Amino acid sequence: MLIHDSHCTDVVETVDGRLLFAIPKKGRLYEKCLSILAGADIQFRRHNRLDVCLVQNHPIALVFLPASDIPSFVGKGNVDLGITGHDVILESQMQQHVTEALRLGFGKCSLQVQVPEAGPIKTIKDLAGKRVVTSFEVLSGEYFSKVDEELGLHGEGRTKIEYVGGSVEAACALGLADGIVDLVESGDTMRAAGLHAIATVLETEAVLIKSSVPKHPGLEPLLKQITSRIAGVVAASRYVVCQYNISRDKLPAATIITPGRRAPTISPLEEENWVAVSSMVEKRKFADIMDDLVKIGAQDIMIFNLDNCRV
Ligand SMILES: Nc1ncnc2c1ncn2[C@@H]1O[C@H](COP(=O)(O)OP(=O)(O)OP(=O)(O)O)[C@@H](O)[C@H]1O
Ligand SMILES: O=P(O)(O)OC[C@H]1O[C@H](OP(=O)(O)OP(=O)(O)O)[C@H](O)[C@@H]1O
Repeated sequence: MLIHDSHCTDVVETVDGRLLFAIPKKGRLYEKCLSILAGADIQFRRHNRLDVCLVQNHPIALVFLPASDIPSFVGKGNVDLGITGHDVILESQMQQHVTEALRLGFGKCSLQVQVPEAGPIKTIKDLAGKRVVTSFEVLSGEYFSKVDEELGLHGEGRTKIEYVGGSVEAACALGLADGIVDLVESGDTMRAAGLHAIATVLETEAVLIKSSVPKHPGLEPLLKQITSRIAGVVAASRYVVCQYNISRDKLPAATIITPGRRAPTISPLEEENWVAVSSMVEKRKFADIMDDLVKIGAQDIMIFNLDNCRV
């Protein structure tokens, strides 16, 4: 943690009694975490280069840490709450010590086994026993030890897993590896390196985690409040509100298309036999839902984004 200026001494002294919330200090998850904090109305001003900062409107201190360190800080109870990748938790072997309170719907990617597209290796069986380079040596080690066992590879014949801290995709071209295990989202990095995926080790996304054995039980109500706020922000990004008018006789068909989370809201219109329907629908399905509503005679169909919600 950076101890940098006079503010810092003040900050460290005043974190006592506050809920400590770990946020990735950089990388792929950083910006999204800032949006989550803003959506949950967690207000703070981060002083230049300072990794601990006090929240202005709650007894919370934010701790900006490398994503890979967050599971062990939370698991050991040094901080109460954190955001990191599901992959990072498994790689740091902290799954017994942390509870995944919420999936956050961003940081979605797959940990995949990749080999040169033009090369002779086509399957996991071809790669087994050879050299694999990765930043995920625990997950890759577990994956290939199962493969080795199934194929009866022992001793020197086993797959050799080697750790590198970054630029994993360059390892095959540099002659360091026959295959790699790395994260894939769009696939651009993989394709640019002339690689293709031959197996998926894990699907991952960002998660909100808390310690399985909390050190500060007194902070539990605040922890619940923050979790519920963040759940609201996540739900708001997942759903939209769909509103439309339809004749009453079409309602049974309409409620099958838009059943709502609990039930659709149905309000009578001034025009006889017509109702207005309002229902939350999943954002990724809204266009299909609108098409289906048109087919059964719905009119004035509107979609509204949600800024925030509690569901
Ligand atoms: N391309 C990606 N798309 C979506 N999520 C990703 C992607 N790459 C990484 N992640 C998620 O973000 C986590 C942190 O990865 P990131 O590459 O940002 O690491 P980092 O902490 O910045 O470290 P470094 O910059 O040293 O690699 C990953 O473990 C994974 O959960
Ligand atoms: O499939 P894509 O969309 O190309 O994303 C995959 C890349 O993203 C991550 O790296 P990142 O760019 O975060 O940088 P890093 O290699 O420094 O971790 C990951 O390690 C891959 O290299």
